[in-house]
Amino acid sequence: MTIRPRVVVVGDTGLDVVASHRQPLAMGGDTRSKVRLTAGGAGANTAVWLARGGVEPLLVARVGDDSAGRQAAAELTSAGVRCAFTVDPDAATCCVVVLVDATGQRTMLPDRGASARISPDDLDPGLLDGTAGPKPVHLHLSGYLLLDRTSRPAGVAALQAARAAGLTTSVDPQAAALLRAQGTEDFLAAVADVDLLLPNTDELAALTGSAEPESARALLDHVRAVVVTTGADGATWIDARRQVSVEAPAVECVDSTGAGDAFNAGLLGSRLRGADPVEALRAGVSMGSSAVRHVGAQPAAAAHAPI
Ligand SMILES: Nc1ncnc2c1ncn2[C@@H]1O[C@H](COP(=O)(O)OP(=O)(O)OP(=O)(O)O)[C@@H](O)[C@H]1O
Ligand SMILES: O=C(O)C(=O)C[C@H](O)[C@H](O)CO
Repeated sequence: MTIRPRVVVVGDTGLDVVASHRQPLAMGGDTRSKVRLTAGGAGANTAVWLARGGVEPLLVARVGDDSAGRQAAAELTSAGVRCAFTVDPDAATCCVVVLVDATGQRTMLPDRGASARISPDDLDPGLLDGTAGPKPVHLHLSGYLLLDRTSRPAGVAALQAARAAGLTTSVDPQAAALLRAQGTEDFLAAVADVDLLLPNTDELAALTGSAEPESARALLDHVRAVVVTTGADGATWIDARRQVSVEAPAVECVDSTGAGDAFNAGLLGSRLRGADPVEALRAGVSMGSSAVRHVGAQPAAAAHAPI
């Protein structure tokens, strides 16, 4: 029988308005686009791909009392994600406008809304230590949580509770611009003792001063292992004993939104089932490259073969 590891994800959930345009943007004028409304949010994306990858995910998040929050929850539930949501009457559900160019690269205009107001009280510690439901083995944080001052206390409290309950942990820093704007000190203090840090090259450069995967070695004073995603090139795992890389398959990149979230889910699911780093990287690039072949962060998961 396949083991389905239980993972708690704390992070953003909401809707993405994805506008794919073949021509450069005509600022001040019109640019014809294909526009799709899809479920999104980095935490929710990871949870959906985890469910596709044979994991039982529980997503802890905050939404507004609005149709976007209800739609996000309905889509997550039908994708196999359990939701532990706090409904905030004073904020709108996270909504992100995503502009996707002819090469599939995306620019995001995020309004985190209720997601930025998540508080330590939104996470019942019983969900981590097994007193309020089945005990999970792992906690994953989507890093906006640690980078935005309003949501950082929730992220820090979740990591502390996970450590106390004996869970392994992972963090995706998620936003290089925020890291550069506020410096790395608070972020690195928050991730002390995290098992896996999952930056892309831009986030790595913001943390170490270099986008070269080798530079992640400097982070091993803070975390046990670093996995650097390198877009179309694949990903590299670095810990005290090894540095191994796996190439991504060549695919047509239609929309890169959520590729990192899908990668994280593939890597974590595989690792939590006992895979070694190379096998886990392969599972990560498999999901990451599936994600870029479709418009939207979550719809692509349904097209990926389930585990
Ligand atoms: N053009 C591509 N072709 C194939 N695979 C890709 C491509 N872009 C991304 N991927 C896959 O997705 C993974 C994550 O991509 P990337 O390094 O761009 O993460 P990211 O910047 O966090 O993504 P995003 O922020 O868009 O979610 C890569 O390791 C790779 O497996
Ligand atoms: O592309 C990314 O970096 C993402 O993590 C995806 C977005 O955060 C998410 O879908 C926006 O709501």
